[in-house]
Amino acid sequence: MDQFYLDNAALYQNLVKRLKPAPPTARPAGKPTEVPSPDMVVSARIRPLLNEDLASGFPCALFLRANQPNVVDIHDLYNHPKGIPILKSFNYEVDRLFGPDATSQEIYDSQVRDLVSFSWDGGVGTLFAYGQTGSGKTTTISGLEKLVVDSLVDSGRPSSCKIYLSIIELAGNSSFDLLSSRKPISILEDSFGVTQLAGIEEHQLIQGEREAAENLIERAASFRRTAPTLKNDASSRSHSICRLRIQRGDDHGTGDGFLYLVDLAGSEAARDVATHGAERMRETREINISLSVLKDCIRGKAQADALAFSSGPKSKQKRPHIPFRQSALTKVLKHVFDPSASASKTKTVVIACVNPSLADVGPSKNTLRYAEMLRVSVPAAVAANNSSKKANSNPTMSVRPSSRDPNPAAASMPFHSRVRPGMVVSYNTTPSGEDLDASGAAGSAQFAVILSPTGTSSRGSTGEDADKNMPSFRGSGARYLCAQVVPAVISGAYEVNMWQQVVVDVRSMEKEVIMEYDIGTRYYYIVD
Ligand SMILES: Nc1ncnc2c1ncn2[C@@H]1O[C@H](COP(=O)(O)OP(=O)(O)OP(=O)(O)O)[C@@H](O)[C@H]1O
Repeated sequence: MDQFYLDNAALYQNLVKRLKPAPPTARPAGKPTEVPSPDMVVSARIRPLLNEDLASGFPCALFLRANQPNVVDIHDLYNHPKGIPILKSFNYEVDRLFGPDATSQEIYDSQVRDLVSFSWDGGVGTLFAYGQTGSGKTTTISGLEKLVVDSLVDSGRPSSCKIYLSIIELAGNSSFDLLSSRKPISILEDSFGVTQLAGIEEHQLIQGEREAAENLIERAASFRRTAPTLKNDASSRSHSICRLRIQRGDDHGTGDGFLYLVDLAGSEAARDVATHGAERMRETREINISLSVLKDCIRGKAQADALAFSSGPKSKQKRPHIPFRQSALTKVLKHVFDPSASASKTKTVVIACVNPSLADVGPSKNTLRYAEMLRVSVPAAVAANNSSKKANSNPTMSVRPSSRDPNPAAASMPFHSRVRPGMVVSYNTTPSGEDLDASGAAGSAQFAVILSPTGTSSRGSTGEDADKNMPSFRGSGARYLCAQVVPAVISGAYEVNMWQQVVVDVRSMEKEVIMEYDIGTRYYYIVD
């Protein structure tokens, strides 16, 4: 295909020159009462043609419109059966389009400045740069990271506000701390199914110390894992996640704000890795899967937010599924996607990066199509209502049904004195002391949901025979009939098996485990 484009480059340029200016495009508008979600902004940045692009002889294939600043035209060349190549034109619309002359400062002012203040107010702001290999994602994110840390350390906020920076790299299911010499920090689900980034270091940014903050960004960039590809010798085959946690001091009485700047791995086309082995193809497949899950999560989250703020009868509306547990990338971004992980509101900006060369016309179309798919419309009233709400005041956000005690005061009581039906507990199959089994082996932790007291204690006063056929624990104390909670087929998910019952001595119960029911997968998940 590359040779076809090169052979017909002059013809292509002539055909494009002869095109009449495109009439304004009537987009397939959603409902007239709907507007783009103010909390989900999709923009695109077209990088300039580089000297090497020009030297290779491929013309420019992307064109901005004078009359529609957010629409871009792509003209592609096709081999016609009659022998003369023909042009086919495509157009894409985003919320904000940045041309080849746009600077990082312009993008910061229009897309990122609001995210920073949103995070100062306790919200979770996220910026993703997405696009094919060599399209300018790293250039875009690294320019913005510097502007973000500069603005945070120059903010003149009181010293009670503390800012912490961490930057990780995610390659497949592994991750590395880019601020600790790329130290591996395994992403593991702990025994409660909660994603842990064990060992990650946070670096405090000090007010006024701009150079120190910028040095940290530089240090992380130098550790970024790279591998050569045809497209870009410094191609990123991994996602990098820069996280800023803003601790606003006790006097605010509200939670931390977060700002994530995510440089996504290049969405390479198969031809880019044609000369590479099976390992690189597997890597590419993994990247494409994680980007597809990310798309579903971004859309699902935007729709869930719109639903949470809409005034209609929520019970009749289908709650969107956010499959954030399906990839390591979205698991790490749990704060952003799990509606129950945080009471904070989220705002997301996506910058789709594109290379304007005709050589990349196929991947550019895919990138812009992906960008269009991320755009979510919400009822105009919801958008107006939403934008007037403060980041951290989200009392109407509906959460998934949870095993949490509805009485918040219960949390302050000792665990063993607040055991109640409906509580999920972890328990040890071998109670302490004399109850070790004959082999002396320690038991393993299991989960169960408490159904009711048995009416007996293990010292055995009444009705000891009633549960004689059930597995139970020896030793003294109250005992409860419980249903076992067992791992489901999806990693990190659990099912309650009502017919697999067990009698558990209260002394064998180790702690309360909070579980939520996910209507999308119909499984239970452990939350922090
Ligand atoms: N806005 C820009 N102005 C000038 N040069 C740019 C711009 N954006 C990107 N470039 C240049 O394009 C090349 C590719 O950019 P970059 O490394 O940022 O791409 P990428 O999408 O991050 O690639 P990969 O996925 O392989 O990491 C680099 O040489 C970079 O300097």
